[in-house]
Amino acid sequence: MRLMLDFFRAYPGHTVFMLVALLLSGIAEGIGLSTLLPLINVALGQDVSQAVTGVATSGAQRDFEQKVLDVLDALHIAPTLGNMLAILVVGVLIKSIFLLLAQRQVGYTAAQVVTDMRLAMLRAVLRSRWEYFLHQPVGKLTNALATEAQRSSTAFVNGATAITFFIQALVYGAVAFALSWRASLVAIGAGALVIGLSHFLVRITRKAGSRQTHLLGALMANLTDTLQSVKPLKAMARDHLADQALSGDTRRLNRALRKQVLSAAVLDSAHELMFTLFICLGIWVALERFSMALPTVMVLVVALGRAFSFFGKVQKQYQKLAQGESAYWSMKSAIAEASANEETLSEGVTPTLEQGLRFSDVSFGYDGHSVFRSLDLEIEAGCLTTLVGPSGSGKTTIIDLAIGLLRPDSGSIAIDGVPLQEIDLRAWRGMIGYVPQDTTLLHDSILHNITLGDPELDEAQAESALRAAGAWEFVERLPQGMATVVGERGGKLSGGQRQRIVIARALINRPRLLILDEATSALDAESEEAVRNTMESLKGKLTILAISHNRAMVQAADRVYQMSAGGALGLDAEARSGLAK
Ligand SMILES: Nc1ncnc2c1ncn2[C@@H]1O[C@H](COP(=O)(O)OP(=O)(O)OP(=O)(O)O)[C@@H](O)[C@H]1O
Repeated sequence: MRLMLDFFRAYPGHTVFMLVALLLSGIAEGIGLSTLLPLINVALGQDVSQAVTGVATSGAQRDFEQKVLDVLDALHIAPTLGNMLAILVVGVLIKSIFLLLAQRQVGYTAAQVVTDMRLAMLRAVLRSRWEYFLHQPVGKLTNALATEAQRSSTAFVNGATAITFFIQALVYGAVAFALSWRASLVAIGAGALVIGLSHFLVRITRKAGSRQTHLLGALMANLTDTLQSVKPLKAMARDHLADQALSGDTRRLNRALRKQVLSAAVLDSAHELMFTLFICLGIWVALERFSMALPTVMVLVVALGRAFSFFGKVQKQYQKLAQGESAYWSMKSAIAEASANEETLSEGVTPTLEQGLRFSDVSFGYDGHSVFRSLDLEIEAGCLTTLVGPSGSGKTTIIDLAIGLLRPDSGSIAIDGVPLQEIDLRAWRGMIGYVPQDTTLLHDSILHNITLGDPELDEAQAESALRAAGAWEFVERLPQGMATVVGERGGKLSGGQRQRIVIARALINRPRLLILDEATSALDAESEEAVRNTMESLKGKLTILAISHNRAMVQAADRVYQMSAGGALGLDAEARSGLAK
């Protein structure tokens, strides 16, 4: 129930509304129910006032029935069969209206819960530090957004339904108590025994639920990774290896599901059997041992039977809550963890980039493994600077440091002399056009892939960005032009075409710094020439930092830095001039 308290704290208004509606519905039901005993007496043809003084009628029953009659009298309602049936029906009607209101509120809150949790998770992950983000499997995030959020909301509905049933059980219990407190106490004891005996089934379900949460997270993470690399697996006939790994997870998940289903079914059957047993025993004791009046026993059986049934339902709903609860805690802790790793972006000086970006004596390593030490680098404003060097020498790392995604272990990175840690990073990144190595596109139109849905960008701007990226010619030839949908991850376009779309995306915002990370590797000679001409024409208007082994990019560069393997950086003048030729 810790989950319900958490929800109540998060949505106090919704909770008050729901609880008040539930209480009112319970009261309405109680009022309808309280007419049951006089109603049966009338139906059996007994004079109600005589039945009240009947031999086998106990003091409590007499009091109860007399109170009901007094209330009817005060309201000038004759205790006739028709009137009492009408009160019963009106009671149930009012109860149903309040119950409907309460359930509507529960439904709305549940929908709100899923939405809020999904948004909180998305925001927390998107705002987290890059190093943290890199360690998050995409499948885990997808699973949290799709499955865990939904399971959390279902757990909330189960908890709210348990409260509804609990209130109804209390109403029936209270009516039974007013009739015979002894019989009710015995029944409560019996009910508590049944619930206590079957609590181990709730524990089994809770464990199975936690296991499901864990296994689903792992399965989705594996699945996403596998699906992203399915082409080489199929090409090398190794898809069965992925199949084996995934089917292992799926089978473990199946075992957890079976445990959950079995414990739910056992709880159902056990409740029915034990409650029936206790009610039969109760009827026998009431009639044979205590010689109670039949109408009283009948009302007691209805009231206690319903109370039993509702308590059973409370436990069943609680069992379901226990099954989904782990998803809620898992998602909450993931949100808290991501929030604790949030980057501070919008504080500090707004950058200008009039002189350039300078790395001075910068050292950096991942998890204690040094990539480079004492790196000095100057990216002059308005110039094209190209980084070349062997794979793994740290070129992409330099770019990540320049963007502020990573922080140096020592040394300083400054924009126009202002250290990066004193810069408003959001403003800085707003000045950057970035073309990554991996040119995966969104499954949407070319236009959307360039504007990314920014309402301030129009088709004309997209066209000029496409022209600047040397992509207009092929886009124009497509049957639907910029409206062409590029397929899953841009799969309907060639690697070179995708690269040019991504370059256009980077150019459309008129960046002050354009970063190209191996952005021209998949271009043919003609497109490469087009991009080179673009770079030449952009030089002076904006600053360009490129990683490229491409001759054109090296030749067009104002300055080339040669990275050397082994972690150290050397600004090799000879190699630079050699490369530039
Ligand atoms: N997130 C990371 N965690 C740990 N190590 C990393 C991470 N990213 C990169 N590295 C390591 O840092 C080193 C430099 O990587 P980087 O990607 O900067 O090299 P690169 O010169 O851009 O390589 P390439 O030309 O192959 O893209 C490599 O040895 C790499 O294994």
